Amino acid sequence: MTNPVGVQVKRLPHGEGLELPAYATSGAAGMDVLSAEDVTLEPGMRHAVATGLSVAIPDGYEIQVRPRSGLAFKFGVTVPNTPGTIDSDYRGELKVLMINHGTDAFPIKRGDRVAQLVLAPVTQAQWHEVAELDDTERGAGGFGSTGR
Ligand SMILES: O=c1ccn([C@H]2C[C@H](O)[C@@H](COP(=O)(O)OP(=O)(O)OP(=O)(O)O)O2)c(=O)[nH]1
Repeated sequence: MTNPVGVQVKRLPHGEGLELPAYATSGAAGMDVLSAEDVTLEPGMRHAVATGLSVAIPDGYEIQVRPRSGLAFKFGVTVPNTPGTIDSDYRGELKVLMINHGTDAFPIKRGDRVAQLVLAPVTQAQWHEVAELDDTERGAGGFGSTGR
């Protein structure tokens, strides 16, 4: 990928010795991020998995935390708040919220790839309050108004 955007990353003490999140292939959109802890997700259980990392994302960007499709497909283990939002001004530990929708306990070992991080541009909106909105073909139709 040409012109990658620089993102500051700091290893926390419990993140020492772990690889930084990395792109598995040259065209990958997401960097696989590793767990910094051992934890077992029992069926139905949620957990905020430690990564041992904190970041400073440049203004105008966010990091999205997305599931790995293999874990979701094979084990029902996914990210309940996908895409998780890491704000550019957040300096706490980056955590990966995970849930086990499967029927078996799912052990996570320190160093396992639990999710992927996607750096994405953000545009902030500025409200312009008006009394009336313009007419459109759709109007107020939604939630299946065009049929199946
Ligand atoms: O999967 C996630 C989601 C969020 N965060 C961190 C970074 C983010 O910048 C911060 C706040 O996230 P969010 O805005 O989603 O949380 P909230 O529920 O709205 O709480 P807050 O009041 O702290 O904003 O928590 C994570 O580490 N992992």
